[in-house]
Amino acid sequence: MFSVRGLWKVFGPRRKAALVPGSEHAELSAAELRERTGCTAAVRDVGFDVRKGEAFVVMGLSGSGKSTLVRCLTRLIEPTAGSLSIDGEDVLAMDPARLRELRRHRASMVFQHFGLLPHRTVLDNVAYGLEIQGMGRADRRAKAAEMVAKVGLDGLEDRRPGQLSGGQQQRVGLARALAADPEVLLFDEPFSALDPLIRREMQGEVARLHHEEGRTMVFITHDLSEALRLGDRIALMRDGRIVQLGTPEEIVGSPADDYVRDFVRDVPREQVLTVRSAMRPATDGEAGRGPALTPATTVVEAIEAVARSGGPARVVDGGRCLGVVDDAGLLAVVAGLPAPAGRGVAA
Ligand SMILES: Nc1ncnc2c1ncn2[C@@H]1O[C@H](COP(=O)(O)OP(=O)(O)OP(=O)(O)O)[C@@H](O)[C@H]1O
Repeated sequence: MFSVRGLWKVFGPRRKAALVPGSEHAELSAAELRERTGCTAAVRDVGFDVRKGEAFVVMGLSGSGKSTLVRCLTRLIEPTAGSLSIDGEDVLAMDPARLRELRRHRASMVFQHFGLLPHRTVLDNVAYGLEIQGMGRADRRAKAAEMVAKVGLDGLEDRRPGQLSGGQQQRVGLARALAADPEVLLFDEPFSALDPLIRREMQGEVARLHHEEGRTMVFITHDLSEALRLGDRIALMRDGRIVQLGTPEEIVGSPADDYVRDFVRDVPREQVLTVRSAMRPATDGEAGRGPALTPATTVVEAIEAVARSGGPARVVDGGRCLGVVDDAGLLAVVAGLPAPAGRGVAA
């Protein structure tokens, strides 16, 4: 869907900023670069693809460049260097009209501060994007009502944003983004202002919409548990670079460096890693015995199955036994031990 290569965003005087990518300054730390050139490199030589239908999470601490990167995708921020395409079309070559169309129809953004119009009702807020698109009043109200129902706000159509809770306001923002029926939804820390319970509820809502509709999503967060919960793949950023890009299991199970290892240290591994990380080849007879688990089964679920059956469980995919998991292999994952020889074969 999105294809990004060698992308840079350097803030600062335009001519100076343009000189940074590819120069001897490109490798300087943020502080040194600022000192020597007066520029801030917010995104540095980033490359990745967002696949159709995937939930792609951009994660990192405050200031790591997440918002800048995602804003570059629709040129809300103009990249300094690199290439960028959506569905094969060069985004950097788009003229203003085509860019407007990209932002209105193809890639809708859901912001942390909901950006609702205070004097309009819920229904009219949701219909707003359609109004901009030029859709007639009856059609847009019908479409908006459908989206309001989809995000669970039935009955609140006539309220104004001030009469809603934070979670409900964010649902309005979500419904408004969905109403445009975009190919991709871009979320910029949409839930960080919400209290933890409502936040979890909204994460569930987004996960549900994602699974039901298979819509492509790019989701920014600084919250690791949110990233692990929602992401098919996660790009972990540090100082403007992507330090690791992988599935939650890859990031937690095989951190690329000490920074990532430290980042994921407190994650309950057994809830993220699957039986692939704990599996060993089946010995004679084992391939036909014991409970059968799919490769996507988490270690915590497998522990329950093994405890119940009292013996190893098989990992089965399309009728084929990929291997077995036993208590030793599962415990090794919980303890964070490296996989013993022969284990974790398909991880
Ligand atoms: N308009 C700007 N001019 C100069 N520097 C900027 C500008 N916008 C962002 N920056 C800098 O770029 C870096 C990355 O900022 P960005 O907002 O992308 O980070 P972030 O990871 O989204 O952070 P947060 O989680 O706090 O929103 C920071 O050092 C920030 O100070």
